[in-house]
Amino acid sequence: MKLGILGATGRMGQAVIASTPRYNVTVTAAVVSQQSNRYGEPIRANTAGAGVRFQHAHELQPGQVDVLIDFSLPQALADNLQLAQQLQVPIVVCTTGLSEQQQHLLSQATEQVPVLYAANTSVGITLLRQLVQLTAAALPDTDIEIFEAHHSAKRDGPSGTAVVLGESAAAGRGKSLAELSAGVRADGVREFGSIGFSVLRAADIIGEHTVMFAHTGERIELTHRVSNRKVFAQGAIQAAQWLVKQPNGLYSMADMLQLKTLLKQLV
Ligand SMILES: NC(=O)C1=CN([C@@H]2O[C@H](COP(=O)(O)OP(=O)(O)OC[C@H]3O[C@@H](n4cnc5c(N)ncnc54)[C@H](OP(=O)(O)O)[C@@H]3O)[C@@H](O)[C@H]2O)C=CC1
Ligand SMILES: O=C(O)C1=N[C@H](C(=O)O)C[C@H](O)C1
Repeated sequence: MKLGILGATGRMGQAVIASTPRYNVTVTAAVVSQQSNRYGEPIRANTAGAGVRFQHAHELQPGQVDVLIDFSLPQALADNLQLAQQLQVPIVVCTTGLSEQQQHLLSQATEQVPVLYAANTSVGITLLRQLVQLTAAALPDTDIEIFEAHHSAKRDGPSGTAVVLGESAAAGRGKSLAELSAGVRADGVREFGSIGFSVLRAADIIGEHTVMFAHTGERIELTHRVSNRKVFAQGAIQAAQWLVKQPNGLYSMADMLQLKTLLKQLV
């Protein structure tokens, strides 16, 4: 499979390039922004695709890639979706902090190409979302609080993962997150039934999320911690391998892992 990476010089772009030898995947395009100072440099850690250099999106040729993975930034989303449509290839979008307008662009693009959107490409978070929904439904009187911690260079908050965990918790209560979210409480006051968020940024923390369900006298905490970015990179590559076989439409990691089918068999 010929893979194109958008945001190729970034923390995640580099992790994806480093992870490809484990799969039957060759990086044939490594895209950088117009402002990038890495343009024209050879990419490293891609044995099969030796000779590939960082290039600009408009230089990509038809047939150069079978699929794109986007680990750039939300401000590049419109251009990246346009590129996928122009090349007629599927795209796995992994950026977080998307505006409503950007989410609308994602839906529009699914009419032309297959799109998989994942705020978190780890298998663990995909499973955790199901557990959170189940726990929120099973314990309707508990207070729900979501905590996340990331590295100091992260630009958005609460993280995309914290937001989707909040959506799963709200779904368990039969509501939308917009109805239940208290956001990051500035006044510290809790309203019964609301879902609050706490954000920590420090040093090189890769990604930690805890959803707390609290009753007076007891609490459950569901936690996921990532200590290596290859967890996200491998999930994104597996998603790309799956997406190239799908028709146009909007997909999630849960679709890729067939998690709902699996859970129905278990519960
Ligand atoms: N879904 C998931 O599992 C995960 C998602 N993420 C998300 O992925 C995104 C990237 O994270 P991370 O790798 O840490 O971030 P980085 O800042 O390390 O990398 C982003 C890269 O995007 C490139 N870029 C910046 N502006 C543009 C632009 N306008 N057009 C194209 N490229 C641009 C930059 O490189 P250059 O200018 O050289 O091109 C930069 O290196 C974030 O939104 C993050 O939240 C992160 C981890 C896991
Ligand atoms: O920016 C990051 O680093 C991460 N971003 C994603 C998010 O916002 O949820 C996923 C992961 O936690 C790392």
